[in-house]
Amino acid sequence: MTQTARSAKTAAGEPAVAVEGLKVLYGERVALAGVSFEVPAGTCFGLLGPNGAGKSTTMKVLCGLVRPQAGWVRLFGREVSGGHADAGRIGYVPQAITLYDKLTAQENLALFGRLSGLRGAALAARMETVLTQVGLADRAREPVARFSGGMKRRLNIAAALLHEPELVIMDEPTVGVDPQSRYHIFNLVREMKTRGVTVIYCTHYMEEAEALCDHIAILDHGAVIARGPLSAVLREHAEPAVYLELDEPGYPEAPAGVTPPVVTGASPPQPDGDGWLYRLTAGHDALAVLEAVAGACRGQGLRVRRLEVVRPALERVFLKLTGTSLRDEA
Ligand SMILES: Nc1ncnc2c1ncn2[C@@H]1O[C@H](COP(=O)(O)OP(=O)(O)OP(=O)(O)O)[C@@H](O)[C@H]1O
Repeated sequence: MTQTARSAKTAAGEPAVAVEGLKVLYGERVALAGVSFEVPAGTCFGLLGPNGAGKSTTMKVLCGLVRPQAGWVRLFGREVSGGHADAGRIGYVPQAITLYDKLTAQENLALFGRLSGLRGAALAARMETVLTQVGLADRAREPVARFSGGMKRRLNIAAALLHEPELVIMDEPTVGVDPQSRYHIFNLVREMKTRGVTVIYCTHYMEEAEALCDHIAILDHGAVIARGPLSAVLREHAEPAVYLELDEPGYPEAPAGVTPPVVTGASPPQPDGDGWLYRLTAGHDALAVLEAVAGACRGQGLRVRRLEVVRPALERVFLKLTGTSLRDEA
């Protein structure tokens, strides 16, 4: 059955994943304290949070490996519980590389493929497809022991894609990889989306979530503290500011002599990169501040190289919401 045909089984408008009020305790420890979110079909969903926030536990519940004490999970419109039959529609890319070093890439895939019930020509065809998808077709006969970290990661992903899952759950898939492999993994996620595959992408790298994810949920201490379309979360939690870069002789190497103007509606400009950032004071509009900065620069005869309204990156929002204290003890 093709991917498109299988995805079509999820009713129009029905999210690929719906999670409501999930509670998981490990003994006395509360891992999930009532987690709810939805993942629209064919999108990439970022599951974000500091160490110990509950991301892995959430993924394990989705894969049927942990049974929640309360709450429910609906996959492709059907409610499921621990050890559920729909696990075959899920591809799980674990954080730890789970490959046999002494076996070749092909032998590893054959092993995982058989575990998913694939055999003979169908298995061979799928192996060829996934090896091509992850850019390892020409290394298929080499033992994994000879592979770089990035190649192992990509093969780990290939193993999860063999049975054509409709939902792919990726746990930190780019840890320890070079920029080329990361680029390849990003393209693979984007390509999966175009085929209607839903991706849950768990990462500590906020720039990855910004580059790939349509929707996100930020977990902390087992609870969802922000969720929704990425753009909406940024709009809600990342206040705009105005960024100014000047084009003066000697700048930015010797910026001491150059003073950016102070304007109404923003706190005094703070150095930021090669320029300055104006944070808005309550009730002021970014565009009005931008115009005030432009006017003041003109009035002072300062040449402007860059002047724009900017929004803080997701990283700043994440730290604002989850705090900056270390989570090593979790
Ligand atoms: N098997 C277990 N037994 C007891 N406590 C556990 C177990 N697994 C997880 N925990 C605890 O449950 C909480 C949530 O853990 P979880 O692994 O889901 O978080 P996480 O967000 O995936 O963290 P990380 O980013 O470090 O992987 C943590 O406090 C963790 O210590």
